[in-house]
Amino acid sequence: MTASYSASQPNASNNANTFITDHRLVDRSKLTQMFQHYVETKEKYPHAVLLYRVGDFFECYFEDAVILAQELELYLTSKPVGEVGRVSMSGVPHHAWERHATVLVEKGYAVVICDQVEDAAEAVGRLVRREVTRILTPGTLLEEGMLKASRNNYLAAVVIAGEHWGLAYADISTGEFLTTQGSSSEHLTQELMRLQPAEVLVPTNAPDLGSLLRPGEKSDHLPECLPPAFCYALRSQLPFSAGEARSRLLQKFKVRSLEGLGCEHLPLAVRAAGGLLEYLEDTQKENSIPLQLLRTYTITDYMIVDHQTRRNLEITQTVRDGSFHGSLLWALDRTSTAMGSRALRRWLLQPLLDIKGIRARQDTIQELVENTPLRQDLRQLLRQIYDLERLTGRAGSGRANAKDLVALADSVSKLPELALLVMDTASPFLKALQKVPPGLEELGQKIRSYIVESPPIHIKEGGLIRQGVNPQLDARRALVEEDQKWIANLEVEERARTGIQTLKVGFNKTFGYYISISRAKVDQVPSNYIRKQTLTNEERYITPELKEREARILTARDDLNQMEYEIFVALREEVAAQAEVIRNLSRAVAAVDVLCGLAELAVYQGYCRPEMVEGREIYVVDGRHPVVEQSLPMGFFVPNSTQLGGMNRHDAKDAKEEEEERVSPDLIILTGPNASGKSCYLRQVGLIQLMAQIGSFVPARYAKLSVCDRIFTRVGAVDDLATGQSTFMVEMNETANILNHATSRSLVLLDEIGRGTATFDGLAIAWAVAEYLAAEIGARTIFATHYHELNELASLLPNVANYQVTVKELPDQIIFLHQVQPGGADKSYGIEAGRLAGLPGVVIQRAKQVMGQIEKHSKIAIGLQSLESSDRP
Ligand SMILES: Nc1ncnc2c1ncn2[C@@H]1O[C@H](COP(=O)(O)OP(=O)(O)OP(=O)(O)O)[C@@H](O)[C@H]1O
Repeated sequence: MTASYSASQPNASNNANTFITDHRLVDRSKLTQMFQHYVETKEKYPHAVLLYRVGDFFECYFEDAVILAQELELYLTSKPVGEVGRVSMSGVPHHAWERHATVLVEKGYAVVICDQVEDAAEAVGRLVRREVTRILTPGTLLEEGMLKASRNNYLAAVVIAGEHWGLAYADISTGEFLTTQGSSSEHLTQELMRLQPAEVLVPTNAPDLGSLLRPGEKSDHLPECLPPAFCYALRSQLPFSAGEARSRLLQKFKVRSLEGLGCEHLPLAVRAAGGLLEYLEDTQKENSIPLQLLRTYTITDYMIVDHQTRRNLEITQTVRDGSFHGSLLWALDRTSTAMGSRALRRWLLQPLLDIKGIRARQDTIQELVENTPLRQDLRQLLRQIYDLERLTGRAGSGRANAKDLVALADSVSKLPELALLVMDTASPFLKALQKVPPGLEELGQKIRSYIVESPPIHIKEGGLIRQGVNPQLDARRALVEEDQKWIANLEVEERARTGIQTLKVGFNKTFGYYISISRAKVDQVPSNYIRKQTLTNEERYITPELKEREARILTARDDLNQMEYEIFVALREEVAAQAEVIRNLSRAVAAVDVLCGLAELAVYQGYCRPEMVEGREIYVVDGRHPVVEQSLPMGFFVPNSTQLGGMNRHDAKDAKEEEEERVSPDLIILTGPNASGKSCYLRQVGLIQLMAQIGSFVPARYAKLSVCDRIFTRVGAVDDLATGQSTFMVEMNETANILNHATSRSLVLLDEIGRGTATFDGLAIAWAVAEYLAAEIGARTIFATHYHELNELASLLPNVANYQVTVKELPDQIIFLHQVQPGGADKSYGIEAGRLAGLPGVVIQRAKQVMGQIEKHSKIAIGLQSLESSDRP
């Protein structure tokens, strides 16, 4: 039985009524020789799309042709393949394979490139030699055009054992390689969500090992805690076993124990890292990937920025349309290099918990804020540095071209200038740039002296290496030049010899050099001319001497190209040998770039250095929302202050011990009309805290902040259609997560709770949640709500206070002042808003009547108060 594509199908060829679309269904013995090789190759990579080079095209057959045609909207046609009939076929021009493969990989496919590895002309009477030269999977990309400059492309590997897990990840384009281990599946999910890996390796016993599950695709073999949003590669268990993984790591990093890498006693972390390495060996073929030394980290060393918070605080993209513009990263990114831009993203998603680390970054920003010439000179130089991390990665894996090496050399040549600039600086971040190993400078100079000013992209076609680099190369070139000169003179000489003034010497790809004579003059052609081609108006001739020179030029040119290629490859290997040194410096450059950018931002946006203190205080004077502020005209944003969790210590009057006196609440109930600015204020506090913990200055006149272990957010109501959960259930799940994980050192931002259910249920839940946060957990919390009844809590609990966003009421309009002030709003303006929106007068009138009745008879607050006192012993 053969599957077939009929001509009436949208992509099917008109001239092929049926063709085979499954390579497993053909009788191989009846295939042509090339197709036998194709099917053999395909069998080795059954789960990837195989792009097979045939002449000027990369072609796909059978099922891959259908995928290619559908995913790239290409024409699906067919090809006869010996006795079995026609098979489906689709293809792309060979020079455009990268562009097309990028689309496939972005869509979650693995792509295998099987290229011709010899000149078709050499394969006389036999099949051209073809080999798999590259396997592309979403997590193993290196090609410049396939990667986003401003973000890392992570390949991750997970090993799960009960509640415990190991996670390793690497960006093979930059060489980062890290591993960790943890014991709560929630943490694993959060860590994966932070990394947003392009591909995740999972060891399984699945029958279809090697297959790649595209985002959203389900498999019984995938552990439940893994978020469905990623690509998962199902791998065999063996390379993830403790023994195999360990010995692979020892071998790769040439160490005797894993102690130095920090993971000797973390078996799951080791297993994940070993499995990841094996995958790289498997997919990268002979090109070894220059990974940095494996680093072990602990997720609890950093603030967890969970998925909810990342989304609600719009850290890397906006909630509305997922765009970068309007996100916190957009507002903060003043970096000058791609490396810096990537580093800033990493910092934002991994804020620090360690005050010392935060202060070290702040010190550097301060130094750069205060020293304007230094900051400007640094930024000026940084702008001239290309993506050294990725350029080095391409050099190390043998994929850099001559342009890459020139860019690398240009960038390396800026490093000594950077070193000079930071000579007298105090910050360790800046000092890290002070020493550029002399070998690196020399390497940069060597590349510049070897490779021509603007080299071609192709490295096998010559034109790369300068004159004077290699005497043999120069001697060969001189010979070719002599022959070329002889040919160039030939036209003049032959015109003189034959007396034919219209005689021309030309060249074309089929015949090589020739002498062309117009038809009218053919009787004057000398006897040593041999006719080669007849055209309408001219005859074309060759001479034995011309052919001899031509043959010499062509062979010499091939030799020259080969020599240039070899010189280039040797140079590239020299770069690869310095990969670690270059990357260490690149990391330092990236960090300085981030800090310079943050300093620039601080200066131009008027940010202040927050004083980082022990304890639980959050004290911000005239804080601003960093993104909204930048989106409004200058001076339009109304600053607001915040005070939470502050305690004063002083000596007790009658005892030796210290007493603590509360100076600010733990929980703020924030009320105010719609659109007054509650959400904005809430987010502003979260963003200021987050910025402070990456070491940045903050948008405020003054700030004194303690470190938060985590920022929790519950903002807005979003239906989670993907999981089929209602608005209310999503809200309850998120709230439950907060109540179960928040501590007194957390910052909790709640924007409305309980709106998705009946008013009294909603109010009851909101009340109980606020009370639990204030009384039981003592988390610093801002709770924005339209339930004014919650203001009663302040009279019941000492650590709760009421704030409101004020408005000015005029006869026929409300003016939003956006000012947050102490006190609860006594009015919700909901009916007013309805009137302004154009609800009929009678409806408004009636609403006011109903409202009056409800207010008169409501006993909710009083009831809760008496319940409270009767409950307590
Ligand atoms: N401090 C401020 N200064 C200037 N404009 C502000 C300020 N705060 C908020 N705004 C503007 O007011 C608009 C409404 O703010 P926001 O969404 O925070 O209101 P809200 O009180 O949360 O409304 P709702 O209760 O309907 O959710 C925002 O789009 C913002 O542009």
